[in-house]
Order: sequence, then structure tokens, then C-alpha cells
Amino acid sequence: MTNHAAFAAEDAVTAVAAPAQPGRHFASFPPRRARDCRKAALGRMDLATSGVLMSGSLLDSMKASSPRHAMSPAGADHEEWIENHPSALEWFEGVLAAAAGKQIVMFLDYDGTLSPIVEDPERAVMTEEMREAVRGVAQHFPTAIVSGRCRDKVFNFVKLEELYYAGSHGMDIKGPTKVSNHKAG
Ligand SMILES: O=P(O)(O)OC[C@H]1O[C@H](O[C@H]2O[C@H](CO)[C@@H](O)[C@H](O)[C@H]2O)[C@H](O)[C@@H](O)[C@@H]1O
Repeated sequence: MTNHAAFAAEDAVTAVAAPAQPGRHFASFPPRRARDCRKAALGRMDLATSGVLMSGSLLDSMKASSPRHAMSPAGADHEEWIENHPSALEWFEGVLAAAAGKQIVMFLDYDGTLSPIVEDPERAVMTEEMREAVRGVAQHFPTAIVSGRCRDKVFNFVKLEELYYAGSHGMDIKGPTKVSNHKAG
């Protein structure tokens, strides 16, 4: 665990993001067996924090890839649904206003978010471009990848030591092993 200051959940504002594209695969540190994942899932949770901001290009990319419109109902119910489910991307000024004075923390899904959905889960790799985007985000916000996958498997795909990784649906969480220079929020 690194030296981040702890934050109160009620003071945190979260954002979720990122387009999925096919890309390179990186050989990794040794994968562990499934039973190691279950064992690790019993380990302690140590999420913590730091800083703020989001680049225009990442935001545009997020908007372009958002599946939100595909999930919303058509017809007369649409407007009411939109009203009750404001998009953080379309309502970004509102998000910024809500975030004022608060600690922003980024929680990112992996499959179908940072990586494309593919038939073979072992081939759900993320692009180098995506990796750089996430690395950039982590320079501004404490950033966590939250996945149903085993934590080590997600790390093997993402390979960024400055992130938090929450594997096994959040049962197994590990903090950064490398400090990222978050700008204070
Ligand atoms: O929470 P996530 O990071 O989104 O993980 C959810 C599950 O993702 C993986 O399965 C999904 O992606 C695969 C690769 O694209 C795809 O083949 C599968 O059909 C999807 O369900 C992963 O294999 C699961 O263990 C995760 O729970």
C-alpha cells in the first residue's frame, strides 16, 4: 500500500469510463492459479486516495463509446428515463460542480470497458493507447480497476503499477506498488 491519504466515501465523486478496442497482448508476471485468487479474495481491502481532472480527449472518447443510449428505452418513456438517469458524460458540467471541493476517485471496469468483449476471455487485451489513457487518468486521480476477474489476471492485462486493483468483484483489493503524482483535488 502506498502513502495516499484516506478519504471519506461521502466526500468522493466517482466517474466511470473508456472505450474498448482490440490491441496488443503483453506477456506478464506469472499468473496464479484460480485457488490463489479465492485465497487472495479473503485478503484485506486497502483502497485510499488523492487528486483531480480529466482531459478533453478522454472525455470525448468516453462519450463516443458510452453504451448508455443503447440501454435507454425508446418512445414516450425516453425523456422521463433520461431525466431519472442523467448521463455523467452529457452532464459533465454538473459533475464538475458536484465535485467541487471533493476528492475524485476513478473506478474503471475492465471487460467491455478498457478491453473489447471477445469470445476468449484470455484474449481480452487492451490497447497501448488505452493503457496510456488510463496512465494519464491515474496521474490526476486515484484510479482503481474493478473487475469480476481475479486481481492478478486484471493486472496482467493492464500492467500499470500506479493503480488500485479490485478483483473477484471487489473481494480482493490491492493498492498501487508505484506512486503516481496525483495533483491535489
Ligand atoms: O467486471 P469485468 O471486468 O467487466 O469482468 C466481468 C467478466 O469479464 C469477463 O467475461 C466477459 O468478457 C469476456 C472477454 O471479452 C467474454 O468472453 C465473456 O463473455 C464476458 O462475460 C471475464 O471472463 C469474467 O471472469 C468476468 O467476471
